[in-house]
Amino acid sequence: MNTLNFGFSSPNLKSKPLSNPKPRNQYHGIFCFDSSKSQNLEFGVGRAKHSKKNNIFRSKSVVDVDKVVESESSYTSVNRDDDYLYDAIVIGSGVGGLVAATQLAVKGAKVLVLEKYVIPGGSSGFYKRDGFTFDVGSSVMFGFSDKGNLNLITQALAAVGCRMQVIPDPTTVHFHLPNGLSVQVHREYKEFISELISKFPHEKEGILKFYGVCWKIFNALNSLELKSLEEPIYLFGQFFKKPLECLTLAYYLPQNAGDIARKYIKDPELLSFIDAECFIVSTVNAMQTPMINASMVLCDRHFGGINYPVGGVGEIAKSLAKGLVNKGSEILYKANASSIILENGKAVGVKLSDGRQFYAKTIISNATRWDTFGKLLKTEELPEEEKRFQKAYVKAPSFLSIHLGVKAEVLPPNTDCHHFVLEDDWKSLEDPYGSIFLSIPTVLDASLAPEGNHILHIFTTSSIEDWEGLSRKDYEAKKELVAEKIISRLEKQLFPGLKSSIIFKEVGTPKTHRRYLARDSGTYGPMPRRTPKGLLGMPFNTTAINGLYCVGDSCFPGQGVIAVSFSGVMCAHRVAADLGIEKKNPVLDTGLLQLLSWFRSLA
Ligand SMILES: NC(=O)c1ccc[n+]([C@@H]2O[C@H](COP(=O)([O-])OP(=O)(O)OC[C@H]3O[C@@H](n4cnc5c(N)ncnc54)[C@H](O)[C@@H]3O)[C@@H](O)[C@H]2O)c1
Ligand SMILES: CC(C)=CCC/C(C)=C/C=C/C(C)=C/C=C/C(C)=C/C=C/C=C(C)/C=C/C=C(C)/C=C/C=C(\C)CCC=C(C)C
Repeated sequence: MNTLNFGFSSPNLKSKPLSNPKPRNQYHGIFCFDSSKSQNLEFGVGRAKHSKKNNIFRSKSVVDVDKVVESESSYTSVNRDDDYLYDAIVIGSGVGGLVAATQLAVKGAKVLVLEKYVIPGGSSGFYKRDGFTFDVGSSVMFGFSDKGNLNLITQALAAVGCRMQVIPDPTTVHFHLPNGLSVQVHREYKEFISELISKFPHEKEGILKFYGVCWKIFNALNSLELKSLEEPIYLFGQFFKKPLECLTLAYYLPQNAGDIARKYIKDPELLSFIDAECFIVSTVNAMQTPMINASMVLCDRHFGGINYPVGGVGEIAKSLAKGLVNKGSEILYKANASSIILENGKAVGVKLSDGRQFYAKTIISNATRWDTFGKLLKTEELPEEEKRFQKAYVKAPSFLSIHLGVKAEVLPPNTDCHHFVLEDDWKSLEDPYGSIFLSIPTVLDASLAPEGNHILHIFTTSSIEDWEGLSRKDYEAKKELVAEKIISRLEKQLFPGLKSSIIFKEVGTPKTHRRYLARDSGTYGPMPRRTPKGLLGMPFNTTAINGLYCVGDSCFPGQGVIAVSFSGVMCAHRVAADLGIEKKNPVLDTGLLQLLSWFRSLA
C-alpha cells in the first residue's frame, strides 16, 4: 500500500491537527491539516471584506458527510451596494467544482459551494448500503500518484493540506474482446507493450510508433506547470520557458488518436483495439478522441499508475470538501440552484429552488453547459459561443449501472480490478448495452464490503429515451430484464455461478443519474457530433456572460476525474486573475480570449 506524503513549504502550514476531531467521523486513510488560521499569512490577498453590515448571507456549514447533515443558513440582509460576502459561488460539488473552489480558497478567496445533494462528489460520490460502500461513477483514478506535474488529484488534495492512502492497481484494465482477444494493460509499460506485440507481432513497429507519439505528448504535458490556457501571462510564460513542448502540444491540439494510429498501424483488429482503448475514456472511438486526451490516459496509467483511494473514490470529494472548509470557505448541501441572477448582463448571484439568494463577485457553474445555459440562465437567446458548442458536441448517452454485492468465492484467484467486455462483434462497441465496464474495487480495498464479499460495479451505455414514458411497474420490470441480460453475459464470459452468488443488487438507469447527479438526460459528458478537430473546439472556463464561468466535463479537456480536476485548476486561475488575486493584463486578456474564440470557430 502506498501513502502519498506531502511536504509543506511554509512553517505555518505544518502539522496542525484537525481541531476537535471526533473519532466517529475520522477520515479513513486521509489526513487533512487545518491551516485556516495561517492562510492569511500566506495567501492574504484579494479577500472580500466581511463586516456584519455587509453580510448578504450568513451560513454555518456542516461537513460531517458521514452523518449527512444539511447546512443551516439564516438570511440577514441584502445590501446590494456593499461589498460581496463571497468572491465566488460554485454551483455543484463534483470534483471539477470542488477543485475550482479549493484552489480559489487557498489563494485567499472566500468561496461558497452550493450542492443540490446531501454529500459532495457528484459522479465521484459514494453511497452505503448493507455494509457495502459503492462508488457512484468511475473507480479508475488517473492523476493520483506522487510524481510529475500531471498528478492533479494528488495536487488538489495537497493544496488543502490533505493526503490520502492509495492502493496501486497492478492492471489498469483487462480487455475481453471479440475473437477471444484478451489484453491486460499492466502497470509496467514494457509488460503491456510486450503483451500487445505478442498478440500482433506483425505490427510491432506500428505499435511502438503509435504509443511512442503518445509518450512524446505526455512528456510535453508533464513538463508544464498546468494553469489557465485562457490567461496570457501564464500561457506566454510557458511558451517562453518550454517552447518545444508548447509547440508539440499546439501541433497535436487539433488531432485525433484514430488518425495518428492509422499512420502507423494497418491491422483492422489492432485498430479496433485502439478504438476500445479510447472508448473506455471518451465513449467514442479513436477517430473522435482528441490525441492529447488519449496520450494523457494511455501514458499516465504507466507513469504514475492507477491508484485507488483507501475507503473508496468518495473519500476524494469528502477530503476536498473538508479542506475547503478548513481554508475558511463554505459548502451548503441540499442547496438546489434554480437560476443564476444577472444584473446588467453580469452574473452576480444564485437563487435556490427554496427561494434563498446568494450573491458573489463571480459565479462558477459545475453543472453541465446544457444545464447551465438551458436551465440555470433565464436569458432569451443562447450566446453564440454556446450555440457553437452545442453544434459541435452532443450529450453523450447516459449509462445503466448495476451495483452488486457478491460472495467472494465467485471470483477466481488473482481476478483483476477493472474489466472491459465486448464479446462478439467489434461493431457493437459504441451501441447501447454493446460493451460492459466492470470494476471490482474490493480486489484492492477489502474494507468496502463485509467480510467474505466483493463489490461488482457494472455499467454500460444507455440513453434516457429508452427509459421514458414507462409506468412505474414497467420501468421496474425493464430494469430487472436489462440487468439480468448484462449479468448473464458476465456470468458466461467471466464468472460462472455469478447469479447465484448475488447477495445485494441495485440498478440505476439514465433517469437515476439525471435525478441524483442533476445532469441533463443523465449524460456522461460531451461527445463530438462528428469527427472533431481534436480539442480545438472545446470551450474553456470563461463564458459569454460577464462574471459567469463553467467548470467540469463539458469544458476543456472533457470527461474524466483528472480532466475535470484540470478544468478546476484552470478555472480557479482565470477567476483569481479576474478577482485581482493573480496577475492579469486586460489588454492581453482581450486579445487572447478573442484569439481562442476564433480558434474554436475553426473546429
Ligand atoms: N460512471 C462514470 O464513471 C461516470 C459517469 C458520469 C460522469 N463521470 C465523470 O464524472 C466527472 C464529472 O465531474 P464534474 O465535476 O464535471 O461534475 P459532476 O456531475 O460529478 O458534479 C456536478 C455536481 O453538481 C451538482 N449540481 C448540478 N446542478 C446543480 C444545481 N442546479 N444546484 C446545485 N448543485 C447542482 C450535482 O449534484 C453534482 O454533485 C467526469 O470525470 C465524468 O467523466 C463518470
Ligand atoms: C492555447 C492554445 C491554442 C495552444 C497552446 C498550446 C498548449 C500550451 C496547449 C496545452 C495543452 C494542455 C496543457 C492540455 C492538457 C490536457 C489534459 C491535462 C488532458 C487530460 C485529459 C484527461 C482525460 C481525458 C481523462 C479521461 C479519463 C476518463 C474519462 C476515465 C474514465 C474511466 C472509466 C470510465 C473507467 C473505465 C472502467 C472500466 C474499464 C471498468
